[in-house]
Amino acid sequence: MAIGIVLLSALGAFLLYRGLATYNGLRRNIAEAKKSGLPYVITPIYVYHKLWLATKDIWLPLLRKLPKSFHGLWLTLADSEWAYRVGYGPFEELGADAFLLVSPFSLNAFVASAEVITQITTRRNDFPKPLRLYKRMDIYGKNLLTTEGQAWRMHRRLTAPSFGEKNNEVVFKESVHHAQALANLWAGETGSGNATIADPAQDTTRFALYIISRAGFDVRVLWPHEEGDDLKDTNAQGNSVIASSVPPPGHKMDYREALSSLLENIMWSQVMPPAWLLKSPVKVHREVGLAIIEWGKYMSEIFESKKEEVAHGHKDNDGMDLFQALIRNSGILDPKKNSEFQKSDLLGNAFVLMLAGHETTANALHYSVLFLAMNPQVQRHLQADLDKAFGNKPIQEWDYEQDFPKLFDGMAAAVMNETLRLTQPIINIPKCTEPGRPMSVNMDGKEYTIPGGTHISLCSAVHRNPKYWPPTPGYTSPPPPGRSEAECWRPERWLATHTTKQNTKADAYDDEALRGPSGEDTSAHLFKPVKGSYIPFSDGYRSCIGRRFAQVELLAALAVIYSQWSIELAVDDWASDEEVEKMPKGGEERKKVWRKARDQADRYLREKMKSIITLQMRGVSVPIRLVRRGEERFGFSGEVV
Ligand code: HEM
Repeated sequence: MAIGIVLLSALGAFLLYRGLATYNGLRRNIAEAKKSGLPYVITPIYVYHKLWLATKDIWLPLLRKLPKSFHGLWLTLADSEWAYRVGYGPFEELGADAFLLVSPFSLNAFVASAEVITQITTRRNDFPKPLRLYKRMDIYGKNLLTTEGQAWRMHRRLTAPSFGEKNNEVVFKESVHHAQALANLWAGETGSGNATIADPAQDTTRFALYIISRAGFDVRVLWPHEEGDDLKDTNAQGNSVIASSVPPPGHKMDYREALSSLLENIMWSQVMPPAWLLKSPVKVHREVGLAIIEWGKYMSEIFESKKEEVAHGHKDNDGMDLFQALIRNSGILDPKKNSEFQKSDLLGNAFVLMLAGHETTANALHYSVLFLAMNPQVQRHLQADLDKAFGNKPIQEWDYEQDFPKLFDGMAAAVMNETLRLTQPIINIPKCTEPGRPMSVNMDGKEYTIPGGTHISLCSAVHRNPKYWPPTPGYTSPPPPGRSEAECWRPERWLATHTTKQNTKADAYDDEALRGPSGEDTSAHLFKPVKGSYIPFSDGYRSCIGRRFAQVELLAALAVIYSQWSIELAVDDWASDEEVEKMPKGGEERKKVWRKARDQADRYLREKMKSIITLQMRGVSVPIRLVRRGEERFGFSGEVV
């Protein structure tokens, strides 16, 4: 009895203490928000807390059932994916392009102002990255993504030179090869296409993994339908490691399996170390534990063989893959140099390049394919543009130096840019202010103060801010009901030659070696967005080092696929092939069936996207069909269906 009373009193005291601490936290944060001059929204929830992120899908539907008088902007913002779902709406409601979300436990700033974004991305020391978010990316060693300040400069100087034109050439060549393999896979066993591909995302992920494996590490992964083929015709060169579905001696998993299992389940490495994962009763834990060890072993073996190549000045693949360039740049092989790097730095960066380089690009290809299937008239425009660029030039003769600039200036780039605008893989690019170091920013001629200890999101809503994304010149059809012009996928906006008058000047880097990829976000011949208003690759110092890599990969893939094929939405859920055949081409009946597939794809793209590291369609898929050009079942000769 006495123990019960003591325990209850202790619990009561604890709850009182927590209650007071929460109340004081809220009061303090509201006072900070008031001082900032920015509009703010009060919420009881710490929206980026791990526990909330893991369980929000349970709570949100319940909270939405609360009486309407409890609803408000706080409830919209409680969904960590709101920036994708409602875009610019909250900024519009608050009448400002930046605001604070205030909870008893945190201060979050959301920014959709190009002007403020540019200040944040160029003031690297004032607005660092919140490193605690990136801890799990350190499994093989510290790296470019998980460091700040001096350590980050060191990693950036190590990795940046690898992303040169030599590597871009490999990316182009490999993307052309693998895009053909992807199209062959989609064309089915008969090679004639018109078979339903249930989950295209799976295949675009493979595609991106194979490119980064080869251009990053000189590992040629075989597609299932390539296994057993004579490899003489492929680009695999003398020293390339060929990875098939049979694990080599000393391995328990094949390379492909190790890599995909590791990347798909990376979040478990945050929860416990590999040794514990291996002993867990949960199968997926054991798999990822093994995958971490296996991929580490593969990387170690590749490291040793690359070391040999670099040491002996091997000519076959001189400096063309990222990993070999990393080893060379590190000076680790030169005993006279006393290199500041260790093997773990190289493996850490190798892993992060793999991680950052595949899912983002795979998503961008997947969504480009879906948007093009939903907009056959744009697909026809793209194909006409590709015909003009390549004429009858055989694909085997396509060349990075000659052909990439044509793609970067044309409709393929417009499709890529517009897809990345609406489905930016990282919907909130995280930055922060250090505790106790408030930072001032200017917006529309006024100064504001972002409090110290604020988590800042460079919000993808900036991509839907009507200030920067005006109606497309010459485009007459209005947006669908309930959507603004900026929310519509219209690649044509990039072909408009008007340039925004505002600040478009490039960043000045205090150390050119930190710049990384050559080239710009978009071609000088296309629409040039206001600086800070287009940030799929982030901007400034910590912008994506693989930007050009990704652009080359995506444009080559789009060109290979669409120069030969069309991709349509599969309508199997609404009509069989025989039924479609009986419907007159271009007739209302066929259009109706297609519109059902289009509406479902549109709904999935709006409602079924979730962000775990990157924004992906989860739990559902949009089936497609590859069909020969001229044999389309829907959207013939560019008609609007
Ligand atoms: C469409 C494709 C891609 C998109 C949209 C994209 C986007 C981004 C974004 C937004 C960031 C900043 C992340 C942050 O600040 O938290 C970033 C950083 C980075 N990306 Fe990419 N990325 C893409 C492809 C690639 C590729 C292909 C590679 C490598 C081969 C790569 C490697 C990296 C690395 C290493 C960083 C960290 C840079 C640093 O902090 O200095 N990315 N990327």
